[in-house]
Amino acid sequence: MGRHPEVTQDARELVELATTEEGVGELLRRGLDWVSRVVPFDLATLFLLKEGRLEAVAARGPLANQAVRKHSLQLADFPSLKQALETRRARAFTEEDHSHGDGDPFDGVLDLPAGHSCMVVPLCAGERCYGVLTLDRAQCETYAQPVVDLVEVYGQMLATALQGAEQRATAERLHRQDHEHAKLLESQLGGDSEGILETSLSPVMRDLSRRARQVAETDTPVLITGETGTGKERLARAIHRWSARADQPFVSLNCAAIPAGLLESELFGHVKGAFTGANRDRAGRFQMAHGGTLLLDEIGELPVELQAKLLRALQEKAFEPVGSDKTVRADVRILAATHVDLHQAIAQKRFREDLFYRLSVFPLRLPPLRERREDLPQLTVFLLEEQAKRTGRRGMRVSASGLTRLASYDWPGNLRELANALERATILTRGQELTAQSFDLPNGERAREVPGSGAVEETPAPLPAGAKVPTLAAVQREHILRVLTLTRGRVYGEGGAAALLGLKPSTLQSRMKKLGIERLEGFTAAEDA
Ligand SMILES: Nc1ncnc2c1ncn2[C@@H]1O[C@H](COP(=O)(O)OP(=O)(O)OP(=O)(O)O)[C@@H](O)[C@H]1O
Repeated sequence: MGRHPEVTQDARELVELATTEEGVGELLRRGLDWVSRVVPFDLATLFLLKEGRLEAVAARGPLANQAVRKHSLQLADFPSLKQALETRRARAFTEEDHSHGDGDPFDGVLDLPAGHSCMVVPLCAGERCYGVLTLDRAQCETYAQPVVDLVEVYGQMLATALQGAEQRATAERLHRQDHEHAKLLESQLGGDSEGILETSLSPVMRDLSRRARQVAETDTPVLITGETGTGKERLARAIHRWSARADQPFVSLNCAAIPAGLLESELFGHVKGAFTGANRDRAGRFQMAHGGTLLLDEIGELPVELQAKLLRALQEKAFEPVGSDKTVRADVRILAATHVDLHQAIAQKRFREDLFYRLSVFPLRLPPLRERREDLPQLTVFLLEEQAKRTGRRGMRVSASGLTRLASYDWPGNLRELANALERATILTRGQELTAQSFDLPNGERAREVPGSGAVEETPAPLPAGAKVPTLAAVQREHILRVLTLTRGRVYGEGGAAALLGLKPSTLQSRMKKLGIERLEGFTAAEDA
């Protein structure tokens, strides 16, 4: 091997090739270059195994021609090739071997002289065998064993590189499918994907949507707070869609989902060699979101060490990828979301105050579902429709008793918990109507006492000392109004307010009159009984 000073360098390159991003074509081309320097041949052919056939994919040497490059053979017809793959050992053959076993693999394609020598090298890595490399010489001199051993190692390296390329191609395909799936879902959801924000019956939600629309038009950072599952990410997407950046990317990063050590590179990217395994330059979320919007979800989980870098990126719209001293500029609108109290995190020195002020120029607090129960009827319609687009179970609806059951629960997991409860109930129900019995919500202390719901009656909390005692009429008025909101103003029929309150409709109407409840604002007196 002393005759080949480039060998070490070539071997090093080949190992590198096995872990980098080269395509299969480049891999094979460089691989054949390398083998031509360590072993003499008149024809080197790479065959890949496809459904029991070996198909030539590349050829090199004075005897290589179009016919060779298009050649393919049935593996079963060539025991010596089969054996090389089964034993995973390279082997040199003589004319003797061919005459006793299989014919020459190139019979009918090339006229190799009688007694020529050849070598078969399996390309196997891990569980897989990808094909074989064959080397042919017109001379009758058999390949020496040390050369065979060396080329065998070469075959293993090449197979490892092929395996890497195959895995990368699979990952890329899955990534593309994922992306297409997300786009499809988005287009199926159409313009309604904000969910009910602007049509909410809750004054708090309507005000929040109005302010969100206003701030969407600017580049001001927005801090969205709210309990888990209240729809923070959905609101962030809505702000992006309502903004002038709508046609640009919306990128999100959940700071709690990525290990702290990887967050800096995820956010700002890295350059090749920045750390072990960084085989190439990689853009971070900031660069990916260039021109668009970046949502930093669970911002409270961002390690303090990274907060200074984020602050600078926000102020100067510039940062350095990990391992690089070159400044990168990115024009990104930042939205941040959190369900933790950042003031407390600041007091505990887990969150920088300057970053907090930078991010919370425009705070938006999403109310928990229990503070907007009046939205339950239209939320269930919306969520069941969304669910139907995914599952195909169309026409599902929640009955009046079902709605009462939903309204009696406090929803600690908010909209996400509601969406899950609806999906679970749909799976367990044969027909199209979800009733109180369809929902397996925990009773316990969160359940409220609702007439006819079967929930355990609890002793109400005592009124605070000195509090003004509301009159019975005021309490009745408020309760009737609440139930009317739930039924969207409907008094009569199953699911109407009278049925829910356990009254005759005429009794309820006269009581409404007495209490000064005429019609419900926001409803078009929807009496469809
Ligand atoms: N305005 C809305 N209308 C209808 N459904 C909504 C709305 N907002 C959120 N949802 C539904 O509620 C669920 C939770 O939404 P999202 O992921 O946006 O909440 P989140 O507050 O970001 O949650 P987390 O705090 O866990 O990150 C999703 O299934 C979403 O479809």
